[in-house]
Amino acid sequence: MDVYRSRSRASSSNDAGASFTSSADLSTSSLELSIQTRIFKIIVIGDSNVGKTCLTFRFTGGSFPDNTEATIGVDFREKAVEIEGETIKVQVWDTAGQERFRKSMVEHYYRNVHAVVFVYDVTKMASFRNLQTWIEECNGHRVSASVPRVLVGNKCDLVDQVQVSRLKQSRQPRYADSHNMLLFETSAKDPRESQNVDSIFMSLACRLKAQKSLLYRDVEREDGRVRLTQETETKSNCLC
Ligand SMILES: Nc1nc2c(ncn2[C@@H]2O[C@H](COP(=O)(O)OP(=O)(O)OP(=O)(O)O)[C@@H](O)[C@H]2O)c(=O)[nH]1
Ligand SMILES: [Mg+2]
Repeated sequence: MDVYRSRSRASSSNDAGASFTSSADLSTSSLELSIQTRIFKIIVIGDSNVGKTCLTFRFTGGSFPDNTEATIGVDFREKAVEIEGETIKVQVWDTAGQERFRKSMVEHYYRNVHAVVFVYDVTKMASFRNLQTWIEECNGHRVSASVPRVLVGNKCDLVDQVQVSRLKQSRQPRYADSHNMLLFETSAKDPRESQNVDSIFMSLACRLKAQKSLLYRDVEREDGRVRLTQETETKSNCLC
């Protein structure tokens, strides 16, 4: 079933994600649109090199980046999605896995977060074991138990190198269950998996949309290292 239909549009956004022309041109309708758009902040957490940047790039940009470097601080990507007639901005925080590139930013990652994506690399057992540390860090920052969390095993295209057994074969479904998380296994690289990558973020957006209590608020900018790199729009028939 074709659940997600994507279309890109040229972004004339500023860093805060709102479209501006000159102040004289700013119509009432664009102001209303900007005020009414809900923004869901989703952070992507996990060891360095597990593919957090590639996954967020795949979701927001629809492709696999040719080259990536270790993320410093955070990269900030955004995608507008339409769920049951409402346009929602999914603001993805692609965090740094390396301690030296993240330590000054950790407080900002968790502040007002709406959902958390924990990523491991299916070809690196250590990255699966380290999930416990990432979950403890998250819990240590007073992230409410009501904030949805999902687990993502990435790099499933490297079938000959898998160290963390695939779904239904081993303990990670139980691990996900025990932490009350959905588990996704996917590949940021394999284009055939792109709908699965979308599902990670869309399932969270659907759950968040259902939480009527979320406040409308503007894009959060923490400091100069936070930057908007993408804005596309996806239409969806939400199945959640
Ligand atoms: N084969 C394969 N390689 C991947 C996949 N996702 C990412 N990679 C590769 O893994 C390496 C690390 O990817 P990144 O997305 O930069 O990793 P990261 O988790 O953002 O790393 P930090 O920014 O240091 O935390 C890169 O060489 C990617 O090309 C995937 O699904 N399959
Ligand atoms: Mg990165």
